[in-house]
Formats: sequence, structure tokens, C-alpha cells
Amino acid sequence: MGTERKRKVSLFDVVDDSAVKKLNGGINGGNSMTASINKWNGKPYSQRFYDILEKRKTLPVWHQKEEFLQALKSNQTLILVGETGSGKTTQIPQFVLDAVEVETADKRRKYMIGCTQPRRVAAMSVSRRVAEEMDVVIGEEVGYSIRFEDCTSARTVLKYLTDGMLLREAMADPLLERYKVIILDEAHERTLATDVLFGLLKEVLKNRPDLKLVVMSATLEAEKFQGYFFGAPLMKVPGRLHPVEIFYTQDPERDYLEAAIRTVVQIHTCEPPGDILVFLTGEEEIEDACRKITKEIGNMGDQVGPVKAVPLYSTLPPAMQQKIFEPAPPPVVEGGPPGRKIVVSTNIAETSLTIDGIVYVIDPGFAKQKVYNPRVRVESLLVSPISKASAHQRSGRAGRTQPGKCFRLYTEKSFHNDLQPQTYPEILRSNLANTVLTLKKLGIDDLVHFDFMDPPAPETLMRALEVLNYLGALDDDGNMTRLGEIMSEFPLDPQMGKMLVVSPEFNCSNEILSISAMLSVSQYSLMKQMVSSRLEAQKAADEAKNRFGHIDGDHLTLLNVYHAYKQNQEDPQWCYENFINQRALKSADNVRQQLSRIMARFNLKLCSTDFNSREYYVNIRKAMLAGYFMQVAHLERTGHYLTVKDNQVVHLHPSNCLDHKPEWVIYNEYVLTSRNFIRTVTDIRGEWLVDIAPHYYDLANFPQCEAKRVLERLYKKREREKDESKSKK
Ligand SMILES: Nc1ncnc2c1ncn2[C@@H]1O[C@H](COP(=O)(O)OP(=O)(O)OP(=O)(O)O)[C@@H](O)[C@H]1O
Repeated sequence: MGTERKRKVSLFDVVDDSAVKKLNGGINGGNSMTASINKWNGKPYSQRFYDILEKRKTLPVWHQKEEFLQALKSNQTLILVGETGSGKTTQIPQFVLDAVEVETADKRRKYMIGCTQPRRVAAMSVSRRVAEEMDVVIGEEVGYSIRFEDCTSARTVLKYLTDGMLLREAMADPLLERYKVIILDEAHERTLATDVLFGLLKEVLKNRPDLKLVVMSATLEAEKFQGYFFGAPLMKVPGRLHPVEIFYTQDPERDYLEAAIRTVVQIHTCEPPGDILVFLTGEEEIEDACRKITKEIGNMGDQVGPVKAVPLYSTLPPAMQQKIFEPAPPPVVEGGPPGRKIVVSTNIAETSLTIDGIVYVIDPGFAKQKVYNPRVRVESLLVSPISKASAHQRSGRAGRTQPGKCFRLYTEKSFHNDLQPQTYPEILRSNLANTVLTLKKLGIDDLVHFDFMDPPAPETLMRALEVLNYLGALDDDGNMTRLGEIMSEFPLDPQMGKMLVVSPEFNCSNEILSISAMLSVSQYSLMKQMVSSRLEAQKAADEAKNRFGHIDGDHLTLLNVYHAYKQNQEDPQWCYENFINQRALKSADNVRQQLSRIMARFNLKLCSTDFNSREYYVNIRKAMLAGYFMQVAHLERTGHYLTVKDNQVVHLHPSNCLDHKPEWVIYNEYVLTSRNFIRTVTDIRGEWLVDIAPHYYDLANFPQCEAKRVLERLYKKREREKDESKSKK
């Protein structure tokens, strides 16, 4: 940790009791003169402000506002536990903002209140709502910051940001000096970044007595948080605004997807108006469900109202995620049955998201969860039963703006007997290479003694150190190298960071930038275009493959798509005709610009091999291998692929563009379903492994396998060639 700098003003001047009362009186309408002018922009408050204010005042947290401010005043850390919908996320940061001085004495600089969210979509939507509640423009006094998008300005005093972003900020500002109060929201979710922030903030608090921390959590485990945060006081906010009725199935459902769609249709035909939120597990399943719902209800004709099915998952570009906030469709004819919006989402809609109009929640009880096996270094997403805490959060989405109903597609007995109370912390089931790189960058060298709330397995930490050492980000003593420092500046996994940093050496950094950006958006949403059936979706994908497919692999196909988009001046009509999703490409383009700015910051040259050269694609493939040499699979004589060194049997994902089965492939992702798939694959040459990553492909350190024998031959060939060229000289 760095040292504390001298400050001109005293920090954290929480107002005294009289000020608390004045604030309550003012906003509550006590003093109409001061309350009618918005202190943030000097404008009179709009009617909407007052309308929302009336609703805000009914939220349970408002009854404990004074108690909260008093507790905050007398403590550096505070744990706040509240029922879902009690108003934590939207109100507490505003209470804090009203109570602390954010302007420095010389007015040259503002301090901020930061409130973290585990999900991007939540950070964006909650900040919009709060800006509305405060009657200011989003991006000015209230803003948000998510990876690849910063919607804040010099005026910003309340910032919602993902936990990952706060961690990134700490890299440049170790004492988080721009903040006066940090609020960690949804702490019970125990995301990887929040867990790291816990440990980090404990240190920062010691070095900054003026900083305050509020840890907010939905349920349970409050005592655990208290114990961890030096016995900080705990404040409970009971109650929620609207009741939610819970229904269970009589018998277990065999096919949850089919049951979910059936329930949607039943609600639409039998229940009063109100939108529906359905929780499913992944993008393909969600897109499929949206199509089926639209089709089934469409087939019912005019006796039912129209529906709009909207997907929501994390890899959907932010602009497309915003569609969930659009209103339900109007009746087809005036006075006809009302329309309904049906949001079909992964568990990203589980916390902090209020979608106005949602009355019904359908919860099949499953989510894709990260799992990591350090022994074979496989991290993947696995469909697994959710926890009781998750089920509770999901049902909470129904009672946000009016009383609601939640349909759990499992039995009550199963809820009580089969579901774990809490979701297992992500830090215990993740690959930690990225986290370790971040911690190293933050100056934390002693990982074993870092104050984790739940320490990860030593084997997982060892694996992470090993991977970073192979990538050259850490030296043999575990110290960060210059390469590692640059890699850590990219908000990407270390492999991709390495690929970008070394790409100028292969004379193809422009292309590697494009590929990295394209990989950052969902492959599925990229090719999707107004298709109404799975068959059509398949046809569209096949069509796109024919047009842009590159025989050497999916990464190069993505590059072709990006180039074609640019060559056609980003024309929406062209996108439509080519089954390309323009919004997804725009999003990729935005990511590309941000990554190229980071490249420029480190003087990494932007260059390309001549397109007509035979080396053009070869160089790109080699640069990719320089980052992903630990994600290689070899085609065995038996006809299946084995991952190199870890010897896992894998199959090429059916979405691949290859027209042959290459002997060696690199892959971007490991997908665990009924079979083990590797997705987004590209053909590479065995010789390159020997040239580009000899330290990893060191045969003295290699398990016995077919790949080893092939590599042995390649090494011998290399030696012979070297000898021959020497003797020629
Ligand atoms: N965008 C919105 N539109 C309409 N009402 C909203 C909106 N956002 C919040 N609200 C209202 O404010 C209430 C409290 O929301 P808030 O997100 O602060 O709750 P919370 O206690 O943080 O819940 P959770 O932990 O489940 O996220 C909602 O239940 C809803 O009544």
C-alpha cells in the first residue's frame, strides 16, 4: 500500500444530528423553499421527482434512515442486511450522499460515493433509476462505470460500478482516494471480485481512517461478515414493499425448459395483466425459449393478447440488454386482450434489477455455475441447482412494484431438502490466474496470508502462479515482470492480454485487436438476426459460415466478419442481409477502440502483415498461440482430441467453421455438457508449439502421450534443420 497524501480538507464530515433532521425535513416536504430547488443542478424539481419521492418514502429503509445515518457517523464499517426490495440499492447511497460533504474546501475536486454491483446490467439500470430519483441527468451527478463503458463526468458524486471495476480502479489508486464512502452491495453473492475487495478494503480502511465502508447483503451470513469486518455493527432492515405468493409444483418436472414455457402460456391465458420474468440457464436456451414462446402464443390467435419475449444474458451487448425495459406490446385491437412482456434471463436478473411491470416470476431452480478443477485446469460453466438464497432473490423480483407471484418449478420438499442454503463463493470454484495477476499488481505478494474471507485451495493458487509464470507475467520468484504489468492493464484474461501484448512481434496487432474484440461479444448474438425458429437460426448460421467462414478456424472467421462489416461502412442493411447483428458488432468495435487505446498507452505498435502475403494468416495464428499455448488439443489416432498435458478427451464444438480435423488446435473455451466440447477453435502447427512456447512444451516435463511422441519428432527435425543450415554456412 502507498502512503497517505496530505489533504487540504478534513474528510468525512458526516453532518451532525441537526443536519440529519434538516435533510429529512427538507426532502419530506418540511421546507418547501429549499426542497423545491435541486441542490445538484440548481433547477426546480420536476413533478416526476415528487411522484417518485412519495413511493420512495414507503420503502422499508426510509423508516430507518436516521438510525442508519447515526450508525454510519459513529462507525467506520457498517453491515446492513435487508430483505430484497427494501430499498437498499437505490436509497442507501442517496442517504449517504445527502449526509456527507463531497465537495472539497477549494471546490476544485469532488469526492465520490461508490456503490458496487456484481453485474453490469444492474450497475447501469440502478444508476439510471437513481438519477431519475434525484432528478439529474445520468452521467452527470450520478453515473456508472462498467468494463468498456464509463458513463461518469467530473460532476459525478455517486457512482455505481461493477465490483470488477472498483478492483481495476484500485490498481491505479491503491487507497481509493477519490472515494469518501464505499458501499459493497449484494455482498451475499460472494462474487470473485467482491471477495477480493473485502480483503483489500480491510487494508485500505486501516490506512485511511477517513474512509467509510458499508457492506450490504440480502440475507443470512451477516454474522460471518461481522466477524470478518472487525465486529462491525449490524443493522437489519426488515420487510419489503409488496407481498409475493409462492407456488410449487406437485411433482418434480422432467424437462424444466418445457415446463417453463408451459407456465408462461398458462399465466398468459389465465392470470391478470402483468409481465413475466423467466429464469433459464444460458443464451442458447434463452434464445430458443424466446422463439418458442413467441410461436406458441402467436399460434393461439386473437383470443390472447400479444407478447414480446426479450432475452437477457451477460454477453448480450449492453444496448440490447436495455430492451428489457421497453414496455409490453399494446393490445392488437383497441379494447382487446392486453399484451405482455416476457423477459427470459439468466441469473443476472436475480439481484438489484427492478423491471417495472414484472408481476410473475418463473423459477425452474437451475443456473449455470462456474466450476474449476485445478488438477486438469478446466474452468467451465455447469448447469446446477440454485441455492435457497438464490430462490429467495428470484422470487423477490416479482414484488417490486406491486404484489406478485412466483412459480417454482420444483416441489416444496425439494426446496427444503435439496437446495443448499447459500451459493458457494465464486473464489472457491474459479481459475484464479486473473485474480492473482490483479493482486500482484496491487502489491500483494503474500497470497497465502492475504485475508480472504474464505481462502481458496492452495492448489488453485499454485496453478494460477504457474500459469502466470508460463505466460511470462511473473518471474521464477513470483515477482511481476514488465510484461505482467502491461498485461494486467488489459481488462481481459491473462492469455488474451499476453496475445495482445506480443502481437506487434508477429506484425499483426491490428488483427489481434479485432479478434480479441470480437471474442468479447457473444458469438451467438453476433450471428443472430430476427430468426423465428431454431431451424432458421441454424440456416442463418450456416449461411454466415458460407460467407465468412475461414477454413483454418473460428478466430479467423470472426476476423472476416469484422473486416466485411468495416468494408461495408457498418451499413445496417448489409448487416441484415448477411445475418449479422449490427449492435453486437458495434459493441465489438467499441471494445476494440478501448483496447487499442491501452495498446497506445504502452507504445505497442499497431501493425499488419500485407494482406496478400502468405504469412498474413500464419502470423495471426502464431500470435494467438503465443497467448493460448496452454489451450491446445491434439488429434489422436483414435480420432478424438486430447487436451495437451492434461489429457482430457474433448470434441470440437459443432459450431466450428473448420472443413477438416486439424492435428493441433487452440481453443478459446471449454464447454462442459453431456460431452466435453472445445469452442472457438483454430488450426495451428505442431512446429509452432516448439518455436513459440518451448518452455511449456519442454519434453522433460511432459506426461507420456501421443502428443509427446509427435513433439519429440518435431524437436528432432528442428535439430536436424539447424545442423544442416550450420553446415551449409
Ligand atoms: N427502475 C425502477 N422502476 C420502478 N421502481 C423501481 C425501480 N428501481 C427501484 N424501484 C423501486 O424501489 C424498490 C427498491 O429497489 P432496490 O433495488 O433499492 O431494492 P433492494 O433492497 O436493493 O433489493 P435487492 O437486494 O433485491 O436488489 C423496488 O422494489 C421498486 O419498488
